[in-house]
Amino acid sequence: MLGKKKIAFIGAGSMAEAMISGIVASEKLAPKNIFVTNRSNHHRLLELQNKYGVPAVNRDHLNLNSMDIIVLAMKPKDVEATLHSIKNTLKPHQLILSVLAGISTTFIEKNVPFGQHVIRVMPNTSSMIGESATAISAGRHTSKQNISFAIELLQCIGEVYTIPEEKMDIFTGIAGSGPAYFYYLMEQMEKEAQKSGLSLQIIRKIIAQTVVGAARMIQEQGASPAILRENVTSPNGTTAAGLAALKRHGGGKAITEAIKQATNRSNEISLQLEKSEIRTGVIG
Ligand SMILES: NC(=O)C1=CN([C@@H]2O[C@H](COP(=O)(O)OP(=O)(O)OC[C@H]3O[C@@H](n4cnc5c(N)ncnc54)[C@H](O)[C@@H]3O)[C@@H](O)[C@H]2O)C=CC1
Ligand SMILES: O=C(O)[C@@H]1CCC=N1
Repeated sequence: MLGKKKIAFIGAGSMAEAMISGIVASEKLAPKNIFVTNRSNHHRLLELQNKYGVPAVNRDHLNLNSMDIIVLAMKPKDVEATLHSIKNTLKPHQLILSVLAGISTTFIEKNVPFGQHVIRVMPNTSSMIGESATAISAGRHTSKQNISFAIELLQCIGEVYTIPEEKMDIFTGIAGSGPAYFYYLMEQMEKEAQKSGLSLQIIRKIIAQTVVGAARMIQEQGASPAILRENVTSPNGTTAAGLAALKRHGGGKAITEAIKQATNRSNEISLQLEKSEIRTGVIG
């Protein structure tokens, strides 16, 4: 269904690259139909062009009229200016996909022509290898056909879940930001393991395989993490000692707090933006 659809990424940072990489690797869309632009860093655009074969286009030269899907992939603070700069060129059938944390479909709809098709998307950087956990929530005017296009496109970068928009903040807290928590944990594991004298090269492989194996046990066995944890924990054994230390040092609480804070931040971003809109009179 994606066939000859044309997509433009506005914003050429790490999230745009991860999505472009996953989409190109899926071969569902020809790289020549995936356009990427940013505010000013042409060197970065050329880097993406060389790596993925996607046309890198200066903002002023990007013909948005010919696009079917426009992906907003800039930082949330830049969204208002971006929407202001494109709203007069948008065509009614064009679908806007926003991957911006904390930016509601209502906010976008209020800053583009009435009736525009909008979908809020929360991917993660594992899009790079087609392993994202991605959520979508459609705006008020989005057609079923455009929702299907979006799902098909996003399936190129991993699993897609349709959720109510009010759950986007918690989704961002666990899945959008989630990879960073695991990387942080893996960083700590690497540091400690290196003290043993094992090479970083082998340690990195061991830890990654351990994480992949644990995640796949949940995916493939359908068991709960609590049961799987119990299966690892022999009475009075090594895991019991490790888990006791984790509890003593607030491991569980630290993870809960990380998710809470990321979720709150997502909510805070939208509140901040809407407040500034109230001040400037965009939202009445
Ligand atoms: N990095 C991540 O893991 C994830 C990021 N996101 C969202 O993706 C968005 C981008 O994040 P990153 O890629 O990490 O940021 P980044 O800072 O790496 O990239 C932002 C890009 O937007 C461009 N930009 C800013 N204003 C622009 C404008 N007016 N016109 C064109 N381009 C403009 C910048 O030049 C830069 O290329 C954010 O809104 C974030 O909330 C969502 C899910 C995960
Ligand atoms: O840190 C952020 O704000 C973005 C959104 C989710 C992951 N990265």
